[in-house]
Parts: sequence; structure tokens; C-alpha cells
Amino acid sequence: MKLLSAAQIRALDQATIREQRTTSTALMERAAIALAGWLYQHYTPAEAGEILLLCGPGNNGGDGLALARLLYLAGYAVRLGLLPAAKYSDDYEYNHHVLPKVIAIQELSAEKLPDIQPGTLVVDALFGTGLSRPLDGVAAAVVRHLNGSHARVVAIDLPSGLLADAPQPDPQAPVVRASHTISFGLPKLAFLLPQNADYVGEWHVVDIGLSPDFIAQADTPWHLTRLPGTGGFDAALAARQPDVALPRRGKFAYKNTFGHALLLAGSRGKVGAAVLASGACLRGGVGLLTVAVPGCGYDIIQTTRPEAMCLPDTQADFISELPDLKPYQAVGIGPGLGQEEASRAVLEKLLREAKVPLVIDADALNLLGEHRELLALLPENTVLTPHIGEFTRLTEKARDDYHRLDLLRDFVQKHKCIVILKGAYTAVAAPDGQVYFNSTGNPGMGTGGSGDVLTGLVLALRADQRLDTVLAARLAVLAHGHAGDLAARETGEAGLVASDLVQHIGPALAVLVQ
Ligand SMILES: NC(=O)C1=CN([C@@H]2O[C@H](COP(=O)(O)OP(=O)(O)OC[C@H]3O[C@@H](n4cnc5c(N)ncnc54)[C@H](O)[C@@H]3O)[C@@H](O)[C@H]2O)[C@@H](O)CC1
Ligand SMILES: [K+]
Repeated sequence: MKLLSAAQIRALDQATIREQRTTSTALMERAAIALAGWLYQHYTPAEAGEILLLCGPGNNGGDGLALARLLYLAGYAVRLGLLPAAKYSDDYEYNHHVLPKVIAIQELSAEKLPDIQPGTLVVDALFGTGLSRPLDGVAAAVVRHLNGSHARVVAIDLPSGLLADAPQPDPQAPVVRASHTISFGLPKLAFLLPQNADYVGEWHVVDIGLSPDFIAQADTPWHLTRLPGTGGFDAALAARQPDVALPRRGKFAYKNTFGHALLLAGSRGKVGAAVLASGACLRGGVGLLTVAVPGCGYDIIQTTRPEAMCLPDTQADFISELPDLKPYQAVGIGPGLGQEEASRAVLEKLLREAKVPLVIDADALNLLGEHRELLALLPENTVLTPHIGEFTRLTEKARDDYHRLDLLRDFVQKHKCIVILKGAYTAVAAPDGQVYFNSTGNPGMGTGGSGDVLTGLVLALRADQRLDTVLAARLAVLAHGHAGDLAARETGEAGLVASDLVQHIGPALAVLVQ
């Protein structure tokens, strides 16, 4: 699914109005009905108590006014706090006009801020995608007051003060800290970035029938990859047209179709990384797997992974030799590798000699970071799987999350590679600069070995002769997160360990088969 900029969202609203021969007032009513539906589901009138709706002068405020009317008619107690302005939008004016007269209205001012007791349910309808400058004056005073109040805050479309698709121009200006943000039609890029997590809270998308044709044609580098059938608002559509799918295995497919992968992993004390990555590769459906480990890892791999072949290095403690690459359709390197000079030389030789897809992770990334001249040797379509720290070592320290996305897109375009930047919404960046955020996974996956599992899974799907690189990377990331979600149902988040991920890869991939 695509993520659009604020300008594109405005154009989307206009296109929807044109195509559907409707009016902006009617579209606002749809938005208010969808919001009210969400609120009815989440709070009974008793649980909600008296709801305070804070409304700005534009259409976000108009949504708030329309919502106040619907909530009132449905039996909720509501009151309004309205920001004074020189000019109000037409649909704001209309919805102000049709408000039931019994709803209490307070005009907001810096001297007369609304009463907000701890626990009050507040709807933030101050500003949405039309925000054009940082909050100041009365709006800033109201938001500071709200943030200090311990209220339960539901933000309409965007937490007020936050931009949909760009960093805050003034970091000192306040932004509403919402518990929930309810976005229309599509999520926003801002929701996926760690720096905005405290403002956005949990985000939800409600369907208001925005033009599917406009969305299909919109040009954007930002995408979100969902599991088939999930995503809430267009679950039925997502089930019929999944964001990604793993092709069914043909009846006459045999192990060559799924490829023979080589994994170079492990060093003394870190052979577990090789065990985890090879387990994930096998569960990821690879045809054949050979694991190259230091001598000390031979018995371990042979015992824990009887399905894999094992090539022990002549060195006991680290990898010092590159096996003959001819038999393999994909090669992975890095988990638990260590950073010995001999292992660096193996990495360099691999980069020079490989004619098949590569997957580079962990210590191999750190070696690349320390010897950046090696980046020039990266074969096209190599997959790198850094977390933020490793990515910083490959590039530079980012000013903020948006700058990091710029660095990410520059990096993949320059090196013609795929980067899987690991985090809460892991981003898969393709050589053409497209970025696919992932929607699965949970904080329990922040545990040692989780990355090794991802590497093994990416390697398996890269060896699969039916998949292109970007699809393989997106599928691997989606299935890895889903495996984590399935595992956490049994173990809880804290109890989740990387081996649990391996155990759940099979069922997680099965969901993606079409
Ligand atoms: N256009 C449509 O058809 C729809 C719009 N919707 C709502 O409309 C919102 C966008 O509405 P608008 O484009 O009117 O924009 P907003 O309501 O987000 O805000 C724009 C208004 O605020 C003023 N403003 C901007 N920044 C300010 C600041 N820092 N301090 C004080 N005033 C400031 C602008 O001059 C303008 O009057 C969406 O977020 C969504 O909530 C929904 O009703 C769905 C349909
Ligand atoms: K808002």
C-alpha cells in the first residue's frame, strides 16, 4: 500500500470529490461517520465521559464539529473548544452552523484554557494535513495545556503540530501527544518513524472511500507491506490483491527451483548465530543449504542442523577461507562472523568473485563500514541487512529519521543494492529508491539472534529462483515479523527468543502463499 504526501492527500480529496460527484461537505460527513464509528467501538458513553473536542479553523476542525454533532446525537456528552481565527474553511462554517445549539462551546484563548481533568477524553481536531507552519500563539498554548493534562487524546488524521511527511521545522513548537491517531484512507509516513512515536500513539486507518484510481496512479517512494487480509480498513481488498505473495510450489518443483544456498557464519563463541541463520534458511524453504563455519562449529552445525551440509574452516576460531562458489545460487555472510583480518579478506574475495546474489549482515557489515572502499565492489542487487547502528557505520550519523531515509535512498541508488534497515517498521529500500516499510513484528523481537534469523530467511528467498530481489527481501521481512507475532502469542514479548522465530517461519510463510 502507498503512503502519500500531504500535497497528494489534498489532491486525493479533490479527485475523490470530482470522480464520485460528491461535495467536500459530504466527504467530511463520511469522515465524521467513520470517526464516530471508531469511537463507538472503543468507548461506550459511560467510558467516554464528557468528550472535549478541540477544533481548529480548517477542515480538521470541521471534522471535529461534525463528529461532535454525531456523538451528541448518539448519546455521548460533548463540549467544544474552538480556536479563534480570521478565517474558517467553508465546511467548518457549515458544520458550525448545523451544530445542535445545546452543545457547550468555549472560545479558546491563552488566558482561558479549557478545563481538562486527568482521564478526560479529548478529540484533537486542531490541525491536520493543512498545517503550514509550527504552532504558536493560542494554538501552542492549548496544545501545551493538553499535553500537561494526562487526558486520553484521540487525534483526527494527524496529531496537531505534526507534519504528515516532513520533520518539524521548529523542534521547540509543541505537538499533541495522542494516545490514538485515526487517519483517513491511508497511514502517513510520519506514523512509521520512531521520532514521532510519542505523538502518534497507536495509529488506525478508517476507510472513507477515497479514490482507489488516484491512489493507484500516485507516484511516491513510500510504501507499507501488509499481510494479506490485514490492514483493517481495506482488508477484503488486501486479501484479493496482496501487497506481496509467495508463489505456490508447483507439483513438479524440485530442490533446484529453491536453490542451493551457502552461508558463511560463526566464530568462536558465536556459532549460535550460524545455527540460528541456518535454521531460518532451512525453514525458509531453501532447496539445499551448506554452512561454512570455523572448525569449532563443525560438530555444532552437524548436530543441530542435520538437514544442512557443513564445510569446516581449517582455522578453528574464525573463517579464513572462501569455499568454491560454483554450486550455489545465493551466498550469505556475516552472522557471528567476527572481524578478523582473515575474515575481511574472505569478504573481499567473495565480493570480487560472486556471480550470484549476496546477503550481507552483522560483522560483514561492520567490516564494510571499516573498509568502505569495499563498497565499490558490491555486486548489483546485493542485500544488506543493517540495524540503525550498522547503517550509520556505512554512511553517516543522521540528523533525524527523515534524514536517515534520505541517506538510505541515496545509498541504495548509488550502490544499486537493497538495504533492509531494521527497526520497528523495518524498511526495505530498493535500488530504484522505493522504500517498503514492514507492518509485522513486535518489541519482543529486539532480542539477540533475531537479526541472524532474518539473514537466514532472506538467504533462503534469494536462493529461490522464482523471486526477484526486492520481492524476496519484502517477503522475508514480512514473514520474519509475522513469525515473531505468532511466537509472541505463545511466549509473550519478553519471553520471545530467536529460536522461537525459527520455529514459526513455516506458518508465517504459509500465510503469504497465493
Ligand atoms: N479536503 C477534504 O475533502 C477532507 C479533509 N479532511 C480533513 O481536512 C484536513 C485538512 O484540512 P485543511 O486543509 O483545511 O487543513 P487543516 O484543518 O489541517 O488546517 C488548515 C487551517 O489552519 C491554518 N493553519 C495552518 N497552520 C497553522 C498554524 N500553525 N497556526 C494556526 N493556523 C494554522 C490554515 O491557515 C488553515 O486555516 C485533514 O487533515 C482532514 O482532517 C477530512 O474531512 C476528509 C475530507
Ligand atoms: K488533529
